[in-house]
Parts: sequence; C-alpha cells; structure tokens
Amino acid sequence: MLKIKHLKKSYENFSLDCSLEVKKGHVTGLIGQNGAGKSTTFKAILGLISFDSGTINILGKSLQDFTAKDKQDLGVVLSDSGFSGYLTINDIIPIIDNLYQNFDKSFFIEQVKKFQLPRNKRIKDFSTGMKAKVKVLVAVSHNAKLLILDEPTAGLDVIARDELLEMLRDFIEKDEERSILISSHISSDLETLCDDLYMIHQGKVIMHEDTDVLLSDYALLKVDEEEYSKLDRQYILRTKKESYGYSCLTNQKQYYAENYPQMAIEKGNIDEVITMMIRGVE
Ligand SMILES: Nc1ncnc2c1ncn2[C@@H]1O[C@H](COP(=O)(O)OP(=O)(O)OP(=O)(O)O)[C@@H](O)[C@H]1O
Repeated sequence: MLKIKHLKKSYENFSLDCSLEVKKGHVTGLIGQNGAGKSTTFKAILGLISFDSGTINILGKSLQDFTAKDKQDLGVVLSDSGFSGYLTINDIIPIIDNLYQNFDKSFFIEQVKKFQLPRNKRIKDFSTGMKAKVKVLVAVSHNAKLLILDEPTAGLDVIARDELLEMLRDFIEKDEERSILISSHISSDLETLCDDLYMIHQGKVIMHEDTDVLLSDYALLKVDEEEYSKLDRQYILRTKKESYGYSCLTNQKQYYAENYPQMAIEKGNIDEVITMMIRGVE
C-alpha cells in the first residue's frame, strides 16, 4: 500500500531519515514526540514538500507517477488542512461530491446525524472535537484505499477520541483491502487501533513492532545493583539508571520470567517503552 525507503529531508536543525511500510489491510501507527518528524513524513508522502532523497511507493506507484486521479484513493487528514471555517456542512457536501467520484453522500449525511454535527452552523464555530470529526468523516466517506491521518485525535477529549477511533475501525472493517497510516503522540489511541507501530525520534525510526508483540513481549525489569551485575543482557534493549538500581527494557519478557523468577518484571505500557527507547541507553 505504502512503502517508504530512506526518505531524507533536512532542515536547518533537523534531518529526517525514515523508512516504513503500510501493508494491505493493516493499520500502521507512527508515534513520536513533538518535532520528531511525523508531519514532515506525511507531507512528503502527499507530495506537499520536496525531499532530498529516498523513495516513496504509494498504492503500487512511485510518488512521481502518482496522479491527481490516483489521489481519489487517498483519504487525508493533516493538522493544517480542512475546509474554510466560513462554510457549513451543507456547503461542503456538494464540494466533496465534486472532488471525489466515489463520495458516498448518504453515508456522510448518516454519520453527520450520528455525531450530531449541525449542518447549518459555520465550521469555524464548531468545537475542536466537531472539527476533527468533520475532517475524518470526509476522509472515510469516499471509499479510499488508504487513509493518511496526521494526528487526527490531537486536542480531543477521551470521548471524542473514542468516537473518532470507532469511525476508523468501522472504515477498516468494511473492506479488508483498506489500510491506514496514522500518527499520534497519544499511545493509547494507537494501541487499540494499530496492527503495528513505528516509533520515530529526532527524525529516525528507532523501533518497529507489532502492537500485539509490544504488549505481550516487552517488559521492564527493575533490578538492584547486584541483580544487574548478574543479569544476562542479551535481550536488553535499553537501560536506565534509577534510585534503586536499574530499569531495563526487554522484548523477551518470558525469557527473564523463566530464568529470573525472583526478579521484579513489570509489563510496560507503550508510553513506558517509548520513554525507555528514548531516554534509556543501549
Ligand atoms: N518548513 C520548515 N522549515 C524549517 N524547519 C522545519 C520545517 N518544517 C518542519 N521543520 C522542523 O522539522 C522538525 C520536525 O517537524 P515535524 O512537524 O515533522 O514534527 P512532528 O513530529 O510532526 O511534530 P508535532 O507532533 O509537534 O506536530 C521540527 O524540528 C521542525 O521545526
């Protein structure tokens, strides 16, 4: 669906080198802190910025050969995209209808009703959550093959986030060939939605893992100095000094549970794994 190889882009104090793949039928998450390079990657994929080197293959075509017609198959949400706030939902319906051959107007209207979005109010007067829903609704309403969503849940409360994630789950469940690339810095959003996760830090992908594996096999070992000195470190990815000794991130929880039955082993959540990957030492 989407394959990026060594996409490189340099700004004055930042350089991106990103490789990632979104497989058919998969929801892939890109997770990273502010300024990690998520939006730069998304903009390059969409041809909105030039890049220095690397290749982007999207829906079976090289980005250079990807035409405006091919873009009909993409559903996109970017933080600074959207319709003019002076328009209402009733105003944008004919616009979307014009833009997308496969726009499913009745589905869109049905969803507008479901989410109780007012059809005659200017979008600029919508709440943040309502604006976000409109953007995602547009992306999922024209039978796209691939959604490219840059932080669609940014600034939303828990309920609005949940509703939005449900919209995305419905989208993917309707057709097993559909795929999504989604970024967020809220790991819990991605944890429940994504099949696999890429973690990006200072422009580089520092980890790629299936979400299931991340949740089942990754763990934090909390060890004192003595335990640490005896620890087999072959499956330790990162180590961080703590007041009690060391916190060690492993991707082989079972191995340590079996070989060190007395050891304090905590099932790390995704935020803890991210923190360790960024702040721990190899
Ligand atoms: N047009 C530009 N000119 C100069 N630097 C830029 C430009 N666009 C982005 N950058 C820099 O590139 C880096 C990555 O920015 P990017 O927007 O990709 O991060 P991000 O991961 O999307 O962060 P956020 O979560 O805050 O949106 C930042 O240091 C940013 O300042």
